[in-house]
Amino acid sequence: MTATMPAPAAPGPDLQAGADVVLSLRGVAKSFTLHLRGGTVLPVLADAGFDLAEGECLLLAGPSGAGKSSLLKMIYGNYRVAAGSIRLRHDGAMVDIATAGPRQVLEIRRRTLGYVSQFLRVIPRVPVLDVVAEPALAFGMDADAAKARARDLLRALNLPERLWSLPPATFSGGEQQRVNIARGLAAPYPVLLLDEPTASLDAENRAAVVALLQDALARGAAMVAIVHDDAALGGLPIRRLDVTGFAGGYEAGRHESATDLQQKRQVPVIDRQ
Ligand SMILES: Nc1ncnc2c1ncn2[C@@H]1O[C@H](COP(=O)(O)OP(=O)(O)OP(=O)(O)O)[C@@H](O)[C@H]1O
Repeated sequence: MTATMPAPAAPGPDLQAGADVVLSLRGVAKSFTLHLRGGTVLPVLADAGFDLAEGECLLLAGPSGAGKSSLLKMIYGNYRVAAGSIRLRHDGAMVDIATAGPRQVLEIRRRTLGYVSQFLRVIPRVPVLDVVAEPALAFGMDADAAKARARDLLRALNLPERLWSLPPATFSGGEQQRVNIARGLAAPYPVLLLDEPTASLDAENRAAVVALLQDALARGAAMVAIVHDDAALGGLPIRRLDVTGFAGGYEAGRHESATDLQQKRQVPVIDRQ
């Protein structure tokens, strides 16, 4: 089912008055059902929520296992949402990713929502330049503009030109990560999800990524980012959201223990996970 909803009537708790909301999460919960472990339910997130405005960068902070990557994957539509809504502005309307159909999710990914995952996953034998230009083409840029954009990004990220015609499968970790970032930034998506975009990079290349993210913010893109070292995004204006308590509540919200959650969910949740 596809649910298209009107824009939220009131801004969320964290948002500056008058800001233009592009992403709004309310009451988002996630648990995994471990089918190979007798259907054990692993609660991960409860009652997660925030609002994100145009040109804003939200940093998801918190300990390992708190559910930060799972939250990004739910926003991207990779993980099913157990409860709550994830409303994203797409084509001028707020669409709930939690209930959107697969075709709509693909359309949202093509034109509205970019995702830089931790690892590059590409089709074998496709050269770097095409890997990077592909999302720009899918977005609707013409072939020359898409290639030009790909070259600009690869140059900005210091990827040597001699590598541009090669498939990235054998590249170093840092080279693959830069290809991944270039690919994620090739199209002018209004919303970007970044999972450890600078994890394998040296200081010079981290600075190059930050400069590109700064450009994206300046054109009005909104971002949700996960980084383990805050300094990795040094220089970017960020708003920090501590997700330490997600498994036991959210921000100033109520706190539930993992056991409380498990007791509430007596019916196992079947996930596409
Ligand atoms: N597909 C899955 N199936 C089962 N459990 C999962 C799955 N994905 C994540 N989890 C569990 O959910 C919890 C949260 O994982 P997640 O990767 O979202 O945490 P994180 O905060 O991003 O951690 P890190 O900072 O270490 O990357 C972990 O306990 C993890 O084992």
